[in-house]
Amino acid sequence: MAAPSSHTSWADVADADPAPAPAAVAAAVVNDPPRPDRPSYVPPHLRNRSAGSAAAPPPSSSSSLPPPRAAPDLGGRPGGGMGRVGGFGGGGGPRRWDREPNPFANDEAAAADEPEVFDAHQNTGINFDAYEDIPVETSGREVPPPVSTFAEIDLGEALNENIRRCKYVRPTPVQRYAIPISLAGRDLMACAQTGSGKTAAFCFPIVSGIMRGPPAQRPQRGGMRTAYPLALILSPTRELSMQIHEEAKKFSYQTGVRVVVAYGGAPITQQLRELERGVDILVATPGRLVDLLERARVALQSVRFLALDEADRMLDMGFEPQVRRIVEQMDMPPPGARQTMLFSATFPKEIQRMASDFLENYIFLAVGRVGSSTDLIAQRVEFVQEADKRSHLMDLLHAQRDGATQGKSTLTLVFVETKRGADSLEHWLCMNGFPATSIHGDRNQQEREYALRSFKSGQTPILVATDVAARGLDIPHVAHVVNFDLPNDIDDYVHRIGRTGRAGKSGLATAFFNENNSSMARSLAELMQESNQEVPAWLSRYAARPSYGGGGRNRRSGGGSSRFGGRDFRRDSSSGRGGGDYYGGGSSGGAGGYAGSSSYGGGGYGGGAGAPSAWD
Ligand SMILES: Nc1ncnc2c1ncn2[C@@H]1O[C@H](COP(=O)(O)OP(=O)(O)OP(=O)(O)O)[C@@H](O)[C@H]1O
Repeated sequence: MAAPSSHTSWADVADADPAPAPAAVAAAVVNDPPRPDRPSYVPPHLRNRSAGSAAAPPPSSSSSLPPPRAAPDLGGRPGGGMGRVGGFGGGGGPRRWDREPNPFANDEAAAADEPEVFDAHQNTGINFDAYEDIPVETSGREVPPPVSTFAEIDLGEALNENIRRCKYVRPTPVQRYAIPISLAGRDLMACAQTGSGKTAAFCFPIVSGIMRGPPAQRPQRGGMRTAYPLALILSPTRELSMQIHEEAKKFSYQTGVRVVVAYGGAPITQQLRELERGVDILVATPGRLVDLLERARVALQSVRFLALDEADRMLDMGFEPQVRRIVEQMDMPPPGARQTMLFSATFPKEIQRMASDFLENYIFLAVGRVGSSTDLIAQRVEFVQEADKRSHLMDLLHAQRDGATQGKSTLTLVFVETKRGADSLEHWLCMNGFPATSIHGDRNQQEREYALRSFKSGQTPILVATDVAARGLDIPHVAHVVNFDLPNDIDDYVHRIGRTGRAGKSGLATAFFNENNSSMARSLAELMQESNQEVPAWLSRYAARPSYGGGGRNRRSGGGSSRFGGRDFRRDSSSGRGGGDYYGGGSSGGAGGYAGSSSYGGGGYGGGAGAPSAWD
């Protein structure tokens, strides 16, 4: 599909400020003529003060939650929250967030359109009851207790208002545990199912912490053009960074906390302009951030919160050097002086060990067995020879089309191994009457963004993707994920199928399996069994063959049932080196039950810098 040429990125469009009100322009002409569109930066601790207030809030301690600031009167706006009266860029003028584009506007428009576009039988409603029985395991010293409702957590009125705008009625399990842990100032390594609300779990404490935190200390010696974010959120792909940015903007709406995104493939000048206007939370991909650090346009010495989304991916061979550089070799405060949160749906033990360098006295949180996470997703595996894959896919798509409610779309995400394979399958589908688009690392950023938009809107209801779309993307109405080519790693399979069945909704995942995937047989059969899925007899036979039992990159290999996406490696008595399986063991409590040996760490972990990777 051709990309439109009208804009460079969604972020550009979403961030475009509306024209300032005439009165504001007039004031700007008198007081600060040269830059009407660049208000001077006011740090968060000053934004919430009323004009007459001089006292800074008390600094937060690392172990206790500081009291919330009193919400000032915001001119009768109910639930006005943490905003301050006037004072932005000069007393009495409009507050910066009076001009803030409403980040919920698109949601409302989409919701209004939805019944027309999408099949109402697919993915309807949020069903968090599906998560009620999910086992949770925490380890570490003095774990703060979980909460059951948002009301029990004191996040501040402005953020609470945004939670209501998001229509989040109650916290998901990972949020119930992770938010109190983070608000208590503790470092956290959290492993929870795909689609279970991890983004909010790390964003809420960050937004709240910035709103309540001590005055920002932003040194000026780096130059006026250097940005000093208070929080850094790193994620592995451009699209995921954009998505986190969009979410974080919603959570920060009218709090005065400013969120900026920086990712590769998009013009850096626009991102620099945004940074110059001030940043509290910077969402970034590692490559672009290193670039900004080298240009001294960003400095990390004021960072109080560091979050790594898809943390296991961020610390694998592909990203680890860049992430270490950012976290350990620049000017970021060390563990203990900052708060660090690592999140993923999967957390191999080897990666946990590496990640522990970034953390101090941390709590490990595992929410949900892998099985639980995927119970919502009906998994099918079909034996399909390479040569038959296209016709088989065609049969599936025809059946899906026939089954769909009249005139309504469902979205289908098809994963393939290579970029060339993605292009070729997209072309073939289009030629055969199935509107498709594709996303992979060889498409330019405009094309990637256009493809994703076109898919989300249902205009091209089939998206052919490499693993670049496997993690984190939250696309409503994905009813079916097809693993046209299976990945070589069961964790990648977990992330891929997690693009459907999100937020307690149901989904379907179909995998094409043949001899080429035999090394996945055992881990796939085990995962399906744990997820209460029917394992075909032929797959069980493959899995039983000794030579197919978890070679390659199947990091989950080994015995045991009721697995989490990861278990605290510190609980493993043999955690020193080598040792037992990373997962295994019971679904709660005890540290026993580690069996088998892991094959992870033997080299060849997907996505390495020099590997023929489908990633960016
Ligand atoms: N408390 C809540 N109530 C209702 N919906 C929620 C809640 N928390 C999050 N959601 C919604 O659930 C969906 C999934 O959330 P999110 O993308 O954060 O999942 P995730 O755990 O990060 O998934 P992944 O592992 O794939 O990255 C989003 O659409 C989000 O808006």
